[in-house]
Amino acid sequence: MLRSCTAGLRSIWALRGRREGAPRLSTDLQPARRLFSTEKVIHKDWALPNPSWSKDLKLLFDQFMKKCEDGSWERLPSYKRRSTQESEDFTTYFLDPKLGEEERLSQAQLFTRGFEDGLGFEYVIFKNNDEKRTVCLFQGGPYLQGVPGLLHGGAMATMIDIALGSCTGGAVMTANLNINFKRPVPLCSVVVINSQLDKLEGRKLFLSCNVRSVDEKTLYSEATGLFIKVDPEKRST
Ligand SMILES: CCCCCCCCCC(=O)SCCNC(=O)CCNC(=O)[C@H](O)C(C)(C)COP(=O)(O)OP(=O)(O)OC[C@H]1O[C@@H](n2cnc3c(N)ncnc32)[C@H](O)[C@@H]1OP(=O)(O)O
Repeated sequence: MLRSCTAGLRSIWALRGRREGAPRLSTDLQPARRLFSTEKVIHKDWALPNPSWSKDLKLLFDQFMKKCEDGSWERLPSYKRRSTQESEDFTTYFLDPKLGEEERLSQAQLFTRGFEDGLGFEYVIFKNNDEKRTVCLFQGGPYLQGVPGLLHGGAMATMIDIALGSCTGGAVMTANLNINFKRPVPLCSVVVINSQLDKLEGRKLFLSCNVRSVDEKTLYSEATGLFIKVDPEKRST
């Protein structure tokens, strides 16, 4: 497993610097130019195959894209930044304009999308709106190592949070996340996170998920989450 991971790394590094959308920023660039270059990266949809994707990930991706053809499933695009509307929902709730937060956050981006192709979080989420569930296909790269050769539990928790959050829609915050790690996940392997909305109670959304191997034989983790819809009348700061 580690050997194939090393081979994967070699091809990943060979690709560095020439993949589409890779930021090629140098410190001598003027701020305006720097912002312009970054824009291209921000608007790229990262939930699409790239050369670092394993055979397993590509195969599952193709299977789910087929399911999208009749409209029962949809692939969720993934950007480094949230849409303007989504950002506004959170900004008005959490940020104090007096503190100059807007300027500080101009470079902010979703940290799961901050790695070079294949080194960190490679994932795509498919949603079935009628069944209120999502399937997240996740390949955790070599920079997400915890115990040697294994995926860090925090990286798994991050993906679980995102997978559960993808079942909610709208502006929500994670209030509680409870994870049982049952088996360690091999680094660079592909796992499938099946998430569902179990109950909606006012602003509270109760969700659950399981994380399995591609052949479904190994149950890696089970988790539940409580997400709260942000109350526009409230400010948290
Ligand atoms: C497709 C891509 C998707 C991307 C998804 C990305 C997911 C990323 C999500 C995150 O990482 S969010 C960051 C981590 N979470 C936080 O920082 C949240 C910090 N906590 C808060 O900001 C507030 O506590 C929170 C917004 C969650 C709730 O505050 P509110 O003032 O809006 O709610 P309130 O305290 O009035 O509670 C509302 C209800 O929820 C219940 N509640 C709140 N927190 C709870 C909790 N922790 N456990 C159990 N119940 C809880 C509370 O008892 C109450 O129940 P009732 O309506 O029945 O009275």
